[in-house]
Amino acid sequence: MADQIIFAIPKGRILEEALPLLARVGIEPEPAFSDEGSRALRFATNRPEIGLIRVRAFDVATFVAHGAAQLGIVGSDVLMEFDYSELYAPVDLDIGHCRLSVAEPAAMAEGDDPREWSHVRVATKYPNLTRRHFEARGVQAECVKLNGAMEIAPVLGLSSRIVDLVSSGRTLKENGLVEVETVASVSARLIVNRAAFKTRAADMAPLVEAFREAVGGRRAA
Ligand SMILES: Nc1ncnc2c1ncn2[C@@H]1O[C@H](COP(=O)(O)OP(=O)(O)OP(=O)(O)O)[C@@H](O)[C@H]1O
Ligand SMILES: O=P(O)(O)OC[C@H]1O[C@H](OP(=O)(O)OP(=O)(O)O)[C@H](O)[C@@H]1O
Repeated sequence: MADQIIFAIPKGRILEEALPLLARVGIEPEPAFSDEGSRALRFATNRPEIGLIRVRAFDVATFVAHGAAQLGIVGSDVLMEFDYSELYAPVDLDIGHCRLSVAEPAAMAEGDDPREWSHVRVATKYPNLTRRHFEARGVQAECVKLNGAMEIAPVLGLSSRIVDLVSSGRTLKENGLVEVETVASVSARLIVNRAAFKTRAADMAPLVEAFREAVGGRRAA
């Protein structure tokens, strides 16, 4: 369908939790969507007017901000990093819970007081968010951008600290790191392209409302 609503879903961790939520809203993807072996990127659903695309978590925001997709599901970490004005994030979906934290080697943390920092060198996937966080408390942050495996950076001397997502804390622990400061709490949000929300209100508003009802009326903070 030429004027199908395109809904962007992230491939990684959020996907598993997003599927039951989509079902509660009445969107059933074609079987290939959940098949990790499938190389397709665009999928049909039980609703001919809605198509799904499966893209990388950070790219969900880019597709929706540019209007290439009209709706998406994305972590609030990604929204905070990019701060796209074209995106409206009306519903906190109550999935993908974790936090963005500053961590450092356990031995370093023993004698360290974050209140005394004036300059830090940090490996992170979130350089904008990290700089803003430190700037707000008068600390200059020099960021080394990585796309994953941040936890290995300190032991190899790439940076003394990292800013990364933590949920169980297992990844930090297994790499000899400890959390020293929380930057933000994270959960996944429904995002909508603002222009599409205006021009296609009759299609989009009921969908947003259906998600809000499916998560028990939670509005994004
Ligand atoms: N440990 C976690 N617990 C809960 N949610 C998480 C966790 N890690 C990441 N998330 C959420 O899931 C989103 C995608 O994370 P994931 O780790 O799947 O991405 P990724 O593998 O780095 O993505 P990509 O391969 O696309 O770069 C994050 O933006 C965040 O909102
Ligand atoms: O506190 P934990 O429960 O150990 O979770 C934290 C890990 O989860 C995320 O990575 P993920 O496993 O999604 O893989 P990635 O390295 O590909 O981002 C994050 O980047 C941490 O490495």
